Amino acid sequence: MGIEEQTPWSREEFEQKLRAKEKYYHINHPFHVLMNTGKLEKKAIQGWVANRFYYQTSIPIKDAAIMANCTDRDTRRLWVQRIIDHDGTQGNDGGIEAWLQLGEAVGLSREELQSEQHVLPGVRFAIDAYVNFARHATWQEAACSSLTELFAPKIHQNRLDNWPKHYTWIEPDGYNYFRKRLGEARRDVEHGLSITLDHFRTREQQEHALGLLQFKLDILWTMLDAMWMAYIENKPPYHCVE
Ligand SMILES: O=C(O)c1cc(C(=O)O)c2c(n1)C(=O)C(=O)c1cc(C(=O)O)[nH]c1-2
Repeated sequence: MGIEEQTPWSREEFEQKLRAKEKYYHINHPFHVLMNTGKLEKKAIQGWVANRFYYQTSIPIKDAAIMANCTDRDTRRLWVQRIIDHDGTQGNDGGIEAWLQLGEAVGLSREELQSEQHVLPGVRFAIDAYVNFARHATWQEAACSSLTELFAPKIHQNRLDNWPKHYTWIEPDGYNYFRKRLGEARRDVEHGLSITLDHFRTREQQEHALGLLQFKLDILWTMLDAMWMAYIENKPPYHCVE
């Protein structure tokens, strides 16, 4: 029987299938496991923070691309909050500023992060793939791909619980970003999930949605693969070139 003829999953089953993708989340990547168990050198933590800054600055561009493709005013009214969360607004500095403070807390200047000098090509390509995908996909597809955030509150909480114990050299006011995201990610996911469950109705569409979520998981995993090579294996690009 072709996939298009199969019975659609119920809303609950479909949500369960999406949630079952958690095992592929980057919380399980060996780089992340080392990071969370206090086994990374300062240089590797700094590398992660500097590379992730490119993700932080790309997310609002990605969300603006989704907004640009979105014909539904009610969705845009909610989605615009994501851009504000990162870029900030009057009286609220936003996530990018909080990430710059995380950079300072690990010993990297703002200029160093903003210069993108530490961003590895593999990390850049992975993140650019996400932004480009959002430019060309439908807004519902792009919303679905953001659902890795289903698994994000746990990863942020783990950092809040474990980093201060393991990395006493990190200034505690660097942790505001992670604290901020706990609530924001939960709210984002509620919205992204309702779009996804409403929009992908046939079994074929539901399978397609699982593929979109996997694509985003691949992006996050691939970023850490590049960081593993650079900061664990000490083999950044061209390391063998004289
Ligand atoms: O630190 C993390 O592990 C992590 C993961 C993710 C994610 O799962 O995509 C996001 C974030 N953080 C995050 O801070 C964030 O603002 C964010 C936005 C999005 C998205 O796809 O729209 N993912 C994530």
